[in-house]
Amino acid sequence: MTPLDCPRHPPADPPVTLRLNEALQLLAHSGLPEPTGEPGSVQWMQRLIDALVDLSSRDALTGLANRRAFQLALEREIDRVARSGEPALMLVADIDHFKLVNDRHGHAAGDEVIRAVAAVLADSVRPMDLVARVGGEEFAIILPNCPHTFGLTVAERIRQKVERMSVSVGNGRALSVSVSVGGAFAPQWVRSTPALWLERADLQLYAAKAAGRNRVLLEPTADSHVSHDEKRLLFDSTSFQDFL
Ligand SMILES: Nc1nc2c(ncn2[C@@H]2O[C@H](COP(=O)(O)OP(=O)(O)OP(=O)(O)O)[C@@H](O)[C@H]2O)c(=O)[nH]1
Repeated sequence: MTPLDCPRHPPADPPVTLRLNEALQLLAHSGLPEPTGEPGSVQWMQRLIDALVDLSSRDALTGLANRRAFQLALEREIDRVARSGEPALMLVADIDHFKLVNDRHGHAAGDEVIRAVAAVLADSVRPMDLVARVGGEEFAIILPNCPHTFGLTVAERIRQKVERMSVSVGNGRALSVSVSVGGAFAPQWVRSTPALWLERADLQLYAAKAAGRNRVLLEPTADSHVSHDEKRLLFDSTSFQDFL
């Protein structure tokens, strides 16, 4: 074995030149200011990283959290609920017959409608709640520490606000749309998975669509329904020992 092969002395990496121009161009293109401070300093680099992290967490059309940020928040919230036992609600909202908006008024008008619905959602919840755009015309909201009695109130408030809203889409045209909303509370004290929680909320959304749209359906909480998979997670999980 030559000294060069020795794992204690791996070959030195070639010197790296930081390619920051692309990162700065990305910020400028997204309408974000350059980081403040001395370019190249540690503080400046940290601000640049913070801005890029923020950018990669946001949906470009609406400025809401994107699917990636939503998924991260969902995992954190599932964990928090299982430890604290606080009720947390997930709502999923989908614009009704949105394809018709695009088909009749064009894609740009559709984008305006998506932006307007996003603004209503963001405006209808508490600062601690996370509103995300998770698909084309589909949104999800995580409401931590949300009492069961408050769930229907907030979901219904969203539905009504969207119904009353008028979106101006140029050339003097104004559109009205509606949303269907489904929701489910995270099973308290039970280790669930993001996929199972989302699936429950989605089931309610599909039911709201099937029942005629422009309505809210929340999974009933009285029977504190726990699925077979969640029971398995509860009793199979080694981390269950953490709670004992
Ligand atoms: N303008 C615009 N349209 C989008 C965007 N993303 C997805 N869409 C469109 O959204 C439409 C979604 O249509 P569907 O999934 O058929 O649902 P829908 O017409 O809303 O009907 P229901 O959900 O059953 O009430 C499709 O036509 C997509 O092309 C976007 O970012 N902007």
